[in-house]
Amino acid sequence: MSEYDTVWRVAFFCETCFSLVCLLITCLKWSPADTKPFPDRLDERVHDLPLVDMFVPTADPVREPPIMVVNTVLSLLAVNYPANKLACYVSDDGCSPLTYFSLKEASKFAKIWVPFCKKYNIRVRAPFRYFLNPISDATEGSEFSKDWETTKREYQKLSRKVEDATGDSHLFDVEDDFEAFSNTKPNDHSTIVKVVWENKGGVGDEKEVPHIVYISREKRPNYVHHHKCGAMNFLARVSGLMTNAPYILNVDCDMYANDADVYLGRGIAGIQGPIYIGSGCVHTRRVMYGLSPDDLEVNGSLSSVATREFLTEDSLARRFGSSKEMIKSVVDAIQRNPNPQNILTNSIEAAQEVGHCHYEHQTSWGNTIGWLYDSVAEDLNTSIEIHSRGWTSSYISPDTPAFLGSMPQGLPEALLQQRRWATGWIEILFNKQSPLRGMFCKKIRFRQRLAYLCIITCLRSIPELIYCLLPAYCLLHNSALFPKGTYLGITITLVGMHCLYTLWEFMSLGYSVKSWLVSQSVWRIVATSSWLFSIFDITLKLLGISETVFRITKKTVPHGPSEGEDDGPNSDSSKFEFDGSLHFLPGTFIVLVNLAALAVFSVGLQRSGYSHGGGGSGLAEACGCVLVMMLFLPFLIESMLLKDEAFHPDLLEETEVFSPLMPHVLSAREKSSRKKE
Ligand SMILES: O=c1ccn([C@@H]2O[C@H](COP(=O)(O)OP(=O)(O)O[C@H]3O[C@H](CO)[C@@H](O)[C@H](O)[C@H]3O)[C@@H](O)[C@H]2O)c(=O)[nH]1
Ligand SMILES: [Mn+2]
Repeated sequence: MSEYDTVWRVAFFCETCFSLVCLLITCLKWSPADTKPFPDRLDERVHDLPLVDMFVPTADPVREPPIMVVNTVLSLLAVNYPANKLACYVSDDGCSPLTYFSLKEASKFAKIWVPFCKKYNIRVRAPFRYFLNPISDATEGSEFSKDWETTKREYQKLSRKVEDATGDSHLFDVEDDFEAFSNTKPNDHSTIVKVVWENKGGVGDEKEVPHIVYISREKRPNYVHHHKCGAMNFLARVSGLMTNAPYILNVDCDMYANDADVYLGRGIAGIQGPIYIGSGCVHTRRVMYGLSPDDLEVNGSLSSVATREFLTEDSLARRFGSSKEMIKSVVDAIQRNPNPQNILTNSIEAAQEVGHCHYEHQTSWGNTIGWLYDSVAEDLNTSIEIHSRGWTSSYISPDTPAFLGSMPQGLPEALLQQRRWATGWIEILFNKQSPLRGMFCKKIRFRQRLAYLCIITCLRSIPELIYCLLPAYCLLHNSALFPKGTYLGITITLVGMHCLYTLWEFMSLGYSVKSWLVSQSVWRIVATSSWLFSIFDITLKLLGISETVFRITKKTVPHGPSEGEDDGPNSDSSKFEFDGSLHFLPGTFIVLVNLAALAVFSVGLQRSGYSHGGGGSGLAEACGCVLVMMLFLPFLIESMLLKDEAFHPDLLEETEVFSPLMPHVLSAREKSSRKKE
């Protein structure tokens, strides 16, 4: 087989992979549905509004600053919804007294914040976001401006208290309330359940603040705790014991409710995309408890067959664990029994019981009920299971986004997040929910299944990597990658049309040409690093060498208006930051190889007399190399020009193996070591 054949076969393999992905994505985009809410119709039935339990998970007071968690909670407490129908549960996997302290302080501030928001119909109800903008001059001297000043001052006090407490952990030693936290470690402690604020219906401001509950499940070094997924299941159990709302809303601690009418306007049908992706979603408790549409009569009550199957004591204990109180709450939820007005503190003992790390042992939690455990991307995993049971979901995308949040800051964090997602997706591809298995069975529709199959996108990393190196390989081996003459013209036209189409798609969403260019770069970088490393992670898992882990992304709270802009179409998404992580290794390798190939080509050192059927390499292959270099431009700039110290010298140590390719890389290294001195 000649070199020419090999190159073309490899290219054909890559093209086949890309075509498959393109086909799947086309299927996903084919007939988009548009759901319209009619909030005015809901207003008349305000007394029928159901209870909603809101879950906010947090895991690490350093990577997730408590003031951010507090803002998430405050934004949820202040939405336009009857306060006595809401309960906010904060799960703290970090078992941090600081988080608990912040929540207690926030509950005091909530008594000012919630009435203020409702009185003046404030749109954005996360205080950090609201106070980024100055008050307008027109309102000077008015009652509103006085209230605004007072509320802002109180919020600043709250921020300062949280900040001071961050630096001074002794603060907590003096109060009895913090005793539960003494001698605890994030991965070694008993269950802690604290009712921070209970809405007893009182009068005035007190009536307006929904319940706030702090929980932290038991952790022991030898028990797997299943990260966010385990936290969600614990949240489901504790809220079941306390308020047992038929609807559950999950908002991660790095997001906030951006629209005051988030429930009244849009929530009831479920703010759930066709595929459930993490935060900002409403679920029904009965669905999370494993019911399928077949178990229900037309009026929504449980069928007699399902009653026999579900509601025997034996079956309940096997599925939901041994707690009697828990079983009672499950029966109530499944039968839609009205909730008696519970006193929350009465359920603390039962809540502690369901937080034991062995509570789920040999039950169905994480297996067929609740959030499912066999993938670090628990959202997508659980989503497939729900759709497979025959449920449908709806996606509501209002003009004012219902929830906003922060993206990981900087490329290293973003790459880490992409790697975790991709690892989770590959896990799904091979677990029992896999969309590959039983393509036509279960209750999931064919196109829905195809949509889920998009998770194979991350396997594209291998053909992407090959394609980034192929033009350089051809240049170095003097073999042709592209056809010549008319066929080259056709190839260029097709590629050009595809580029124009994606550019049009981008611009029609309000993004600029520059962000289109940046996105082309970013996705090549993500594919050749995060996705590639995720394949590596899975291989290690399959070989039994290591387990996949949930690395929490580091969050930052914006402090100034410019930083505070939401990650919308106009934000500056063109900044790249580098550090010494291994994630930058493939990109740097690609750049160096392409640079070497171009250098060899330009000085005419290619292997001569090596041209086969398709002829030798030429300008087209060189242009291919230039294109790859342009896509990896940030790597080129960072590695060649050593723009600033942000490019960690460690990375150069790691790239040393490739240095012989490039004499001037060596000189760059010398420069860097001189800088170090
Ligand atoms: O052991 C853990 C780890 C994480 N979390 C919480 O999980 C949420 C998501 O973690 P984050 O680091 O922000 O990850 P993201 O990649 O931003 O999360 C997205 O991707 C996850 C799947 O990988 C989904 O679970 C999330 O809902 C979705 O927003 C945060 O509130 C964390 O506090 C825990 O409660 N316990
Ligand atoms: Mn997040």
